[in-house]
Formats: sequence, C-alpha cells, structure tokens
Amino acid sequence: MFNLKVDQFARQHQLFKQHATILIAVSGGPDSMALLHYLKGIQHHWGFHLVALTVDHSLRGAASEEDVKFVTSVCDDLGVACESVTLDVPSYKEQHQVGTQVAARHMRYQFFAEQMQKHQADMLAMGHHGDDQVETVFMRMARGAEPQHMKGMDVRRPFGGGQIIRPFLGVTKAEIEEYCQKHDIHYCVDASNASPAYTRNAFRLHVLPFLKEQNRKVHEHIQAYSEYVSEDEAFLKEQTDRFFQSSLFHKEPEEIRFDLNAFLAASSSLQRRTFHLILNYLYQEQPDDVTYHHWEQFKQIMKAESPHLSINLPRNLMVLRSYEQITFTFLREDKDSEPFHFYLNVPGKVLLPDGTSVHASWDGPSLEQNEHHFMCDVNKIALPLHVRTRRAGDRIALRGMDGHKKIKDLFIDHKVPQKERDSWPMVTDHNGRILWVVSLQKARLEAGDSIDWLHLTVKNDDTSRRMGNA
Ligand SMILES: Nc1ncnc2c1ncn2[C@@H]1O[C@H](COP(=O)(O)OP(=O)(O)OP(=O)(O)O)[C@@H](O)[C@H]1O
Repeated sequence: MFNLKVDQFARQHQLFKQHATILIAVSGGPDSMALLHYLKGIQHHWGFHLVALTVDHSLRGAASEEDVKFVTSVCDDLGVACESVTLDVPSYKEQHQVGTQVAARHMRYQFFAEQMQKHQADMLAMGHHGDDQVETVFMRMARGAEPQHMKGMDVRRPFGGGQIIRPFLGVTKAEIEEYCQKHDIHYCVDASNASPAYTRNAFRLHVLPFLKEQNRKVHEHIQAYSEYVSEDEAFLKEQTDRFFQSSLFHKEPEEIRFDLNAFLAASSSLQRRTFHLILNYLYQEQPDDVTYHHWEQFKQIMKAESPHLSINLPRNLMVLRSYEQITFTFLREDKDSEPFHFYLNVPGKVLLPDGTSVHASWDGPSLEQNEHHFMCDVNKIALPLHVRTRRAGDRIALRGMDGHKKIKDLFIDHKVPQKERDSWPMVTDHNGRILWVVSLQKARLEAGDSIDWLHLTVKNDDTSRRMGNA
C-alpha cells in the first residue's frame, strides 16, 4: 500500500526518470531512512545511481556523530555509496550572527549543492512528508498574509543544476512509521524533534493532531491546496510582471513614478502584487519588514480625497501622492531640503520627508502647552490645514505685539541653519494664514469662545533635529 501510494504520487508529479543519479539526504531519522529503503527498492527497475548524503551539524555532541556512523553502516549494508560531512554550525552561527536552525540549514544545503556538482546528479531526494507539509503551510499562514508565501514545500524545484524532489509528500508520518516497522527499518531518534521550543514542533504537537482529528486526509487536501496556490501564483506573477514592465511605470534606480488612475484601473489583486514588485525592485530583494499593514496604508493614500499625502515604508522608502502622481522614493540627505506641501485633515497626520509627523486632532493634550504642541479655536481659521515649507514673503502674526514678523527674521532669531530653512514645516489654514512655524513660533489668533479646539502635535520616534534643537 505504502509503495503503491508513493509510486502513484511520483508518477503524478513525474519525479523519476530512467538512469537518474539521485542523491538521498539521510539524517538517520525514520523519514529519510524509509526514503533510502524505498529508493533502494525501486533502484533496479529505474536503473538509478544512488548516493546517500549525511550531515553532522556538530550540535548534539556524540549523538550526531553516532547518527552519521549509523547511516554510513546502513548504506554499506545496502550497497549504497554514502558521503558524510561534519559541519561546524556553532562557529558559522557565531560568525554570521544567525540562529541555529538558519545556520544549520544554510550549511547543509551548501554541502548538498556541492555534492550535486560533484556527482553531476539529477536529483536530491528529501524525506519531507505530508504532515511536514501541513505544518509548513499553517506556520506560513500564521506568519504572513501574502498567498504566494503560503504554499507549502515544492514537490520538485530546481537545485544545484538538478532538482530537489520530495516523493513522500503524499504520505503521513504514521504511514512511514508503519512502513519502517513492516520492513524492519531501524532509525535514530532526535530528541530535539519533541521540544515545543521550536515553532515547527509546536505546530506538530498542537495544531496537527487537531486537524487530523477533523479530517484524517488533511495532508492530501493541504498538498493539493499547495499545488493549486503554486499554479495560481505562477499565472498571477506572469500578469504582474507584464503590468510592471508596461510604460505606465517610470523606473529609476531609486525611484518609481506612475499615474494613479491608470494604476487603479487594474484589478486590486494586480495592484497589490505590483506594490510588492515595486518594493522588490527598489529594495533589490524581497523585503521581510514589509507587512500587509503597509499595503493597507498605501491603499488609503490612493483612495483619500486629499491629493497630497505620504507614507513611510521601512528603510527610508517613502510613498508620495501628489494629485494623480504616485512616487516611491528613498529619502536622502539632500532630499531633506526640498520644499513640500501637504494637506492636513482633522483628524489626520502628515509624514514629513525627515521622518517627523504633524498630527491634527479635536481632543489633544490641552495641558501640554509646549513647543511641540499647538492649539487654536477652530472657528477662527479656515479648514483644511496645509503643511508646507516657506515661500517668499511669508509672515506670521505674533503674540504680544502688533503686526507680523517675517519668517526669514524668525529663522535668524532662532539661529536655524540656512540649509534647514527650506525644509522647515509650517502649518497654515486654507486662507494661507500661517498658524504655526512648527516648534518655533505660534501665531497670535483672536480669542474666541469656542468649545471646538484644534490640536496639532509634532512627533518623531527617532531623534529629530527639529524637535531636538527647537
Ligand atoms: N543531518 C542531515 N543529513 C542529511 N539530510 C538531512 C539532515 N537533516 C535533515 N535532512 C534532510 O531533510 C529532511 C527533513 O529534515 P527534518 O529535520 O524535517 O527531519 P529529521 O528530523 O532530520 O528526520 P527524518 O530523517 O525522519 O526526516 C530529512 O528527511 C532529510 O532528507
């Protein structure tokens, strides 16, 4: 039954070919020992050339050395060549400042790739099974939101000039154990597999039993789901690539611009995928610090009524909307001194190019009367507000003295360096009256008896020159 199932799965996915050289990754655990025996069993029929690969990660002291010896001796008995290696994972981990699992995986796959070259191998067979696949998919679902990251492990994928294949994805752990028992296959037990300290083990111990209780064929369903997601994603990726290559997108190494209406004419699925493609392009890698919250923020600025909005993405990437133009661009030092002009809704906020933000609300901290906070009677001003840099001839009405003061003189009084003056934010009302030169000067406004108070606050999570010096 076991053989039949695996044969059928392999046929369905065209995993094997006549006279292939197949490397088998054997840890000594039940899955890979079963895989070794299974492939040995069909070797003659297919004319395979088999070589086992086994790795001691130097992580479990004498136990992992014993595992390697055990695998080597079983291979000897079966007449299968075996390549073993001892990898210094602890040193690699220290040197590259990565976790144990990441270091072990990286070094193991590097060794596998070298062996693929050395043996001019067609395939590397791995012992992952259907239960591993269920754990993988649920772990990925818990971790992120993008469908393309939620598929499970590939049944086959390119690797080291050949392919990685996983013939056991159609069977369960229990079926493998039964197979081992029936054929008297011995194996090593790795105690760390039972520790719930590892995320995967926690899913294995808590999530898997529940799912199996609901449906004992869950592994088949998840395997099919994973393959369907792969197919759908391949199709959508092709569409997205084509859209992204179109003349709509003006691409420079550190900047992408496009017309908002043309972008909105595409389906939302295409829009979301293109958003990620833009980020891959600009970051030059798949970013792992961008989440679906960023996409939601981007959607908001696309749909907002205000034509001037911006959002900050990780690593100094900024998205600016100015009327119908969207620009993704990195903030650079010299960009700090460029002029800007944003609308500020109440409640609402604008993110400024230097990373500070101006927040507007109806119920601010009225007691907090400091230079980072501004409060005024809303009946005395015209909404919406604007946040912008200075313009020639700008003046502000001052408290305690008649008349107005030139913004230029204000900067001189406060010893604001020349290079910061063109990027200093000020808040005006819709009639152009300057209300607040942020953190420097508040306007004198007529007293009112309103109960509608508008609060403005400037904030920065990082240390800002503007908040620090003012
Ligand atoms: N030390 C190792 N040496 C060779 N191959 C390994 C090693 N560790 C893992 N592999 C390969 O990766 C697959 C999945 O590894 P995983 O850690 O999930 O399983 P395992 O605990 O090593 O036990 P098993 O051999 O039963 O799969 C194994 O089936 C095997 O093909």
